[in-house]
Amino acid sequence: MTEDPALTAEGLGKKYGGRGRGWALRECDFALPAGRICALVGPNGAGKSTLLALAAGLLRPTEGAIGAPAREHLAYVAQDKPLHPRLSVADTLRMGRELNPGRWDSALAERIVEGGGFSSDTLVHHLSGGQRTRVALALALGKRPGLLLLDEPMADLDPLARHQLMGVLMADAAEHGTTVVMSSHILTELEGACDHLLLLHGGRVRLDGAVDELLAAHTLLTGPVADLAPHTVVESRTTGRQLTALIRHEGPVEGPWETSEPSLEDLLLAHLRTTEGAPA
Ligand SMILES: Nc1ncnc2c1ncn2[C@@H]1O[C@H](COP(=O)(O)OP(=O)(O)OP(=O)(O)O)[C@@H](O)[C@H]1O
Repeated sequence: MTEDPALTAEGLGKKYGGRGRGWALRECDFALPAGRICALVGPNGAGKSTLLALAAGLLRPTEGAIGAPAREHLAYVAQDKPLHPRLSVADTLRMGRELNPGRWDSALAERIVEGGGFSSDTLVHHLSGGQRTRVALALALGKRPGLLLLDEPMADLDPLARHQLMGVLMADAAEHGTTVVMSSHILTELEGACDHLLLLHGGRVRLDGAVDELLAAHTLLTGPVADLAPHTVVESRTTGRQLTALIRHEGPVEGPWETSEPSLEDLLLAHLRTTEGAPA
C-alpha cells in the first residue's frame, strides 16, 4: 500500500499583485511522498518562500492547486520567524500548548529552548536572531505536525546550535515520520540530512526526486574531450583537451573517462549554474 503524498502541486502558479509583477511560481507539478526530508533549493527569487507560504495556506494560488494537510497538522516557520515580541519564552510555549490541545509535546519544545542559553522568563523582544529561531522551532516542533515547513531555518544559528538543532529535528522527524520541507542555501547542511530534493528556478520545478535516485542517475566524468551523446550534459568544462562534465546518463557510460557518482553538492551546483542564465 502506498501512502498518500504529504504535499502536492498541480499546475501551481502564483502571481503577486501590482504593476510590473511577474509570476513567482508557474506550472509547478510535484508529489512529495510522506515521511521525506525534502530540501527546497534554488537561487534568490526562485520562488521557495512563495511555495512554502502557499503550502502553509498563507497565500492562495493564482492558478492550479496545492494539496497540503489541514492547518492543525502542519507547522510553518517563516524566514523572519514572527513571534509575539512582548511575550516571554515561557508564555510563548504556554500559548503553543493552549493552541494545540491534546497534541502539544512540551518536553520536546522545552528541550529545544533549553539549549539556547537564555532563561524562560526572557521577553522574545530581547532575544538574538538565533535565539528567536530556537523559540520558533520549539513552537513548530512542539505542535507535532505531520508536515513541517521551514524557510531557511538555520540561517542565523551559530554552527554548534545548527548542528544540535538539525540533530533534534532529524531524530524527531525519523521517530514520528514527519515530512519536512526545508529551504536552504547552505548546501553542506542539506547533504546527509535530506532524502528528497526540489530545485526551483525562475518559479519552475527544475529537479524533483529522491536524492539517492537523482545521484544514481547522474555521473561525474573527466577525460578526453569527446561527444557525450546519448547522455544529457548538465554542465561541462574543457581545459585544453581535458573534459570535466556532469551528465544525466542514458544507459552505461562507455568511453575513456574516469567516472564517479556526484555528491549532492556537485549535483546542486551544476544544476544551479546551468539554470543561472536560462530563461525563467
Ligand atoms: N509580496 C510580494 N510581492 C511581490 N512580489 C513578490 C512578493 N514576494 C515575493 N515576490 C517575488 O516573487 C519571486 C519569488 O520570491 P520568493 O521570496 O518566493 O523567492 P525565494 O526563492 O524564497 O528567494 P530567497 O532565496 O531570496 O529567499 C521574486 O521575484 C520576488 O521578487
